[in-house]
Amino acid sequence: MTRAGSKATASSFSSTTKNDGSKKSSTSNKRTYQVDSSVATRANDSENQVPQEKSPSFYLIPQSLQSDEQQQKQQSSSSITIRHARSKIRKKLPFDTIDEENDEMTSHQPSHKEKFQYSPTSQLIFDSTKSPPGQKPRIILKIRLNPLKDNQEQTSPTKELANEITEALGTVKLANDIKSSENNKVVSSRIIPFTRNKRIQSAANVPLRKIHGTPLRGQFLHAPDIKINDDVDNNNEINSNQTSQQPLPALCVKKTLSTKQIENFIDGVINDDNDVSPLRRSKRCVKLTKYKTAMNFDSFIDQECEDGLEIRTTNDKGRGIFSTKKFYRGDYIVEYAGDLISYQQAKQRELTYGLNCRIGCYMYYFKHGEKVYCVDATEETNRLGRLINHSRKGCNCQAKVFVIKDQPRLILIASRDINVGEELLYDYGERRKDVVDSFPWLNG
Ligand SMILES: C[S@@+](CC[C@H](N)C(=O)[O-])C[C@H]1O[C@@H](n2cnc3c(N)ncnc32)[C@H](O)[C@@H]1O
Repeated sequence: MTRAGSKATASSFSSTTKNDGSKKSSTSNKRTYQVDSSVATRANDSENQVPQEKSPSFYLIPQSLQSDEQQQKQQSSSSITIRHARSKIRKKLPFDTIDEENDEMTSHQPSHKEKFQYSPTSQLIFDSTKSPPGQKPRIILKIRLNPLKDNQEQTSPTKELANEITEALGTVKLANDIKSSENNKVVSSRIIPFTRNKRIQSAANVPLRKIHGTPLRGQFLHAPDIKINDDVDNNNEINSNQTSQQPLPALCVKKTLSTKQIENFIDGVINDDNDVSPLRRSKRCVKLTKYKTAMNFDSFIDQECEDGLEIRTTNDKGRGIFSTKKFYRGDYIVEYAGDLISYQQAKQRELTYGLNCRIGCYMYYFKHGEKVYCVDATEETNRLGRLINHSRKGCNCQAKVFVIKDQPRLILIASRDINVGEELLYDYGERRKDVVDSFPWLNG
């Protein structure tokens, strides 16, 4: 196994494993609607009856009712007709239509109600008559939970809905602007138009064992897997009055610093390390990116999600991490998990590690706020983030800092679409000439 100090040569890996790319959008020549807006769900694990107004709802905004500007913005996005969506849902989801009212829709007074048996314990309702006061008419897809009979187990309607509606429509990305209710459960979410690279990172990727506890009635299990991409801002206008939206609490990346700035900063504090291998002092820099909107990766991190990854031994880099599923740009990949320590502690540890040339470099320095931290992943664990190798020119991941419970956490997200079988690589950010000269693979 190649460790710090080893020479780099080329490596290649490929796989012919099936690629599970997302579905393409589709349109029809009927009236066009943009799938947009809010999902409100409830969180109550004991009662059987869910108040109607708190049931999860998906809003489809007729495109013809959007302003020209909005329409222009969304022209590149996929769009669907509501009829088309309905028929797709009918075909794809295990619904039995139980009631159908006026099927006529007009632009300004849409009036349509259609109910589907969604599961033994819930119904899905298309309701275009509901429109928040002062807002443009919307089509609402609503889940209504039926009273549970004795011993009847509530399947998680929201999770199913999110998964299956996304599947069925193919054109939507379920984004969220999740708002916590008093008891800290998720109560709202949104759908925004699907465009390339903007999609839901499906809950299907998260094995059930990683979802803690038994699914409870009304629990928004899907929340961990829904994220907002940067472009969600474009849709805020549409949604802003829908619910009192709050940013996701877990994530806040506040600063935009250039790599150079971070390098300079870290240089300033680590240049006195003369007695350890230069690579060990590698200042892998996290390019802090200002997110226009928060991304909900906290649950991936909490659940230690490492789905779609496997370790393989490479020819020249020791172990590496390879994808076993398709990742899309912006997807959460894995946490660079290890001990979060201060710069001073890291320096102490480096001195110890430096004595043993067989210990590789797994120290990841980054600046957060005014402090330099280090995630030390030197200890062998079963976490995969620590095994991701470097590539400057061919990287497909990027490190990001997220703050969870006041603690900065390092995660890697896909910087482009990644196919099954690709090695995951990110740029360690080491640019110092002496170090790069000693370890030419840093240039690769
Ligand atoms: C964080 S570890 C990555 C996992 C490591 N390959 C292992 O087997 O444990 C960093 C070490 O991997 C090796 N490495 C990473 N990227 C490399 C590359 N592009 N070429 C050669 N070696 C690399 C170096 O030895 C480096 O010190």
